[in-house]
Order: sequence, then C-alpha cells, then structure tokens
Amino acid sequence: MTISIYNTVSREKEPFKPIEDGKVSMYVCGPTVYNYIHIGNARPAIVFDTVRRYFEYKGYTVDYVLNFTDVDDKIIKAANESGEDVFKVANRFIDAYLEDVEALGVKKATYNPRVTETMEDIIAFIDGLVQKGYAYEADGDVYFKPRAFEEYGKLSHQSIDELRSGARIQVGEKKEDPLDFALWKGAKEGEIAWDSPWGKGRPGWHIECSAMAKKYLGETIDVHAGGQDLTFPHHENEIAQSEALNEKTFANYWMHNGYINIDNEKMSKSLGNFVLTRELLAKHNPEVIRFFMLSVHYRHPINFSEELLASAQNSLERMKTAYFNLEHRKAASTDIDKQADSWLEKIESFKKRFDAEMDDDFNTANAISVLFDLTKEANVYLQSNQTSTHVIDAFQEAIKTLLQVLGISIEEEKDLLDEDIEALIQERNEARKERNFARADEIRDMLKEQNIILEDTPQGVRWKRG
Ligand SMILES: Nc1ncnc2c1ncn2[C@@H]1O[C@H](COP(=O)(O)OP(=O)(O)OP(=O)(O)O)[C@@H](O)[C@H]1O
Ligand SMILES: [Zn+2]
Repeated sequence: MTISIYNTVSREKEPFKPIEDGKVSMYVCGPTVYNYIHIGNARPAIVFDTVRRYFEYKGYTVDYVLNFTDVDDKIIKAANESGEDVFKVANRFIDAYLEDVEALGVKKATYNPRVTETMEDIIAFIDGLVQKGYAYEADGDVYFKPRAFEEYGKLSHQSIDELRSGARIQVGEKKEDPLDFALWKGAKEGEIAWDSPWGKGRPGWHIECSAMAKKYLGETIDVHAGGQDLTFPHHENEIAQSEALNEKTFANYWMHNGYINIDNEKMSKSLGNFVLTRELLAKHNPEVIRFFMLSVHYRHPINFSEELLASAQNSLERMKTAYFNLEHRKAASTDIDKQADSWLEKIESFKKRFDAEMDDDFNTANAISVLFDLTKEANVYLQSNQTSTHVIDAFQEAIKTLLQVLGISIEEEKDLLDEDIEALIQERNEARKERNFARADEIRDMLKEQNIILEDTPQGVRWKRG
C-alpha cells in the first residue's frame, strides 16, 4: 500500500510519490520565538513528527526542517520591554520550545535554521526576485507583486480579484498595490538591522521559509506543512516567491493541521485563551498529551478540555495494562501452543490494519482504534488456559512498535489505575471459582509487584496500595 496525503492544493487525497526513491524532504513552519508555546502551537509539532515517524517506519529517510523566526516585530517588542537584545529573547524561547517539544516525544529536526543565520541566502533570494521583475524596491523596502505571479491563490483557492477587493494600503506603506507584501523592511531608527543592496533592514516573514527550504532541501520539496492558519497568506506567498524564482513546483504535498480550540474558538496568544504547553506538562504525563492530540484526525479541530485529557489518560493506561499483563504472563507460558500460528496471523492482521489507517492520510484516530482492538485481543488471549511465549512476545512487540510509531514509548512501568485493579481482582475471583489457581496466584503476584495488597474479608476481597 502506498501512503495517500490530503493535499491542500488539490483538496484531495493523492498517492505519495517521493521525488527521490526512499527519501522524503519535509519543511514545517516553526514558531516565532517571543513567548512560551501554547498547546495549539504544540499540535503541528506533534502531528508532523508523527507523519515523519510513519514515513521512517515505512523505510523512508526523512530530511526534516523546522525553522525559527528569530527576528520580527513581536520579538523586537518583547526585547524592548524586557531591556534585552533580540538574540537573548530569541535564544531563551528557542530553548524553551525545544525543551517542550522534546518532552512531548518530538524527534530532533535534521535542521533548525534561524533567520538571523540565513541572512545571506534570504538577501540573494530577494535579489533574484527583483532581477526577474517579481519584486521592486521602494524607499528601502522591497515588495513582491502577487499580480506578477499568475498562479497566485492556487493554494488557498482564492482569485486575485477577490483578494484585491479586501486589501488596503496602510498609512506609511510604500506599496504599488495593496496586495504587494514585504520581502525586505528598511530599518527603523534604533532597530536591529542587516546590510543589503537596498540599505539596512531585515526580511519580511514569508521570504525566510522560501530561502531556507531551498538552502536545506532544494528547489522542490516533498511535503510542506504547518497549521491551517498559515495557508493564507504565509504559504500562498511562499509558493509565489519560490515558484517565481525557481520556476519549479515548490512543494508536491501541502499539509495543514486543524486548530486546537477553547470553547470552539481558536486558541491563540492574541485572544489570551491559551494553555501553555509547559503548564500542561507540569500536570500531565507527556505521553497522555501526545496521545490526546493524536486521538483526533490531524485535519479536524480539537476542542480542548481536561475531560478529553482524562479520557486519553484512561485509554493509554488500558493499553499499558494489557502490555504489562502480557509481561507477567510470560513466566507461566510455555513454548508449545497448537494455536500459536493462528494467533500470530491475527496479530499480523492488526498491524496491517494499523498501517492501512496510517496510509490513509495519517489517520491516527482510526489507527488508535486498531491498537485498542489489538489490546482487547491480547486480553482475550490471556484468558486461554495455555499461553505461548511466542504469541505473548508478538503481542507485546506489536503494541510497543505501533505505539512507538505514534511517538509513545511503553518502556516504563506505570501505576495501575483503580479500575484496572478492580478488573484484575474480578478476574482473580473468577479464576478461583473455576479452580484455576495458577492464574489466581499469578494475578495476586502481579498486583503485589505493583504494591497492591489484597485482603480476604467476609465481604469479599479488599485492596489497598502498599
Ligand atoms: N490553536 C492552534 N491550533 C493548532 N495550531 C496552531 C494554533 N495556533 C497556532 N498554531 C500553529 O502553531 C505554529 C506556530 O506558529 P506561531 O508561533 O506563528 O504561532 P501563532 O500562529 O502566532 O500563534 P497565535 O495564533 O497564538 O499567535 C503554526 O504552525 C501555527 O499554525
Ligand atoms: Zn513558513
């Protein structure tokens, strides 16, 4: 099966064909680093890390670029307010970003370019656009002319005339047309600035991604991704800049994640309705946050709530409990099981179903349902009188590998939930009724290992944590 990807350009799922066999180049727009990230910002980090992990699981080598916008109006403002320089502010929030996403199981990018370290390439890119007549200088600024790029609007499905009717030239702007956008901004008094053919200044926002993608991944890349709000104008402008200069398709697949909302409104810094990722990390296991994000399809909105997180926690614990139940059964299993082959086949079929869901535009929500079915099946297997170590290993390996594709590791033994304990006690009672004392003892030992003490009372079995 090939992977199919919903491409924002065609608004359809398209089979994935890499530019180069066995390789994927991915560019994901990164944060503007003037603040700690909220969990809305964490969503693209987690979602596209999972896309990357799935490509890798399928045998691709992935070159993954995530940029840092480390100079812009908001950072300059934050630096002025705190009395620090721009670099200090940017470095602090780059470190914080990397710390937050690492906690969430996001793999390191192949490259993390910063605007301030890519200045030469950005200037050369702008210069190329001016030479070709797509951009012009006006009093120290440089503007791009979307009208000069015939396909402008193809990503966000808007015509240039529609766009034109809503656009205005702001006071002080030196554009020829309200649609024109800045590639280079002439320096204001006292602001940080770089030398350029148009005088001192700094780049506009959109140009950095065109220049960085070209520098690190080439003129055409496989996948370009970001949050849904970046479709217009940011990605539309990136396409115009890159395709105007390079005369090649910029990205073959454009992916956009849906919003994290609060009361059905986009979580954003400007609205003030945000939950910081680090606040959430202080309260919840990072894997629970990741599992919560992936339990919804990446293109759908998520209305954030503590209840959803609690339910993610519950689901993940169930999977882990199944995994550890398997672990504890190993000692009482043998090498021989006549039914082993049919169970091994079954496990294989779950893995195939998981892959089929992920192949279908990275449908992590359905893939998680398959994982649930797999753990349920493992629990059914544990009811058998005789269990084989091969089958147990295969169940464990499947649960572990598939969770790993989602960026969730099962290595550490986690505390059992109350309801899992009660379910195990119930199972032990039934085992005793059926005179299956081996299983009954096994459950007692397993609970003991987790520091759960059982007491037989006239009212039945009671338990407490030791
Ligand atoms: N509520 C959200 N849900 C999902 N993704 C989001 C949300 N808010 C921002 N993003 C994404 O986070 C990434 C980082 O973007 P950036 O640092 O520019 O944040 P931002 O868009 O300025 O955030 P805000 O809207 O809070 O000001 C982008 O890909 C953006 O699309
Ligand atoms: Zn970008």
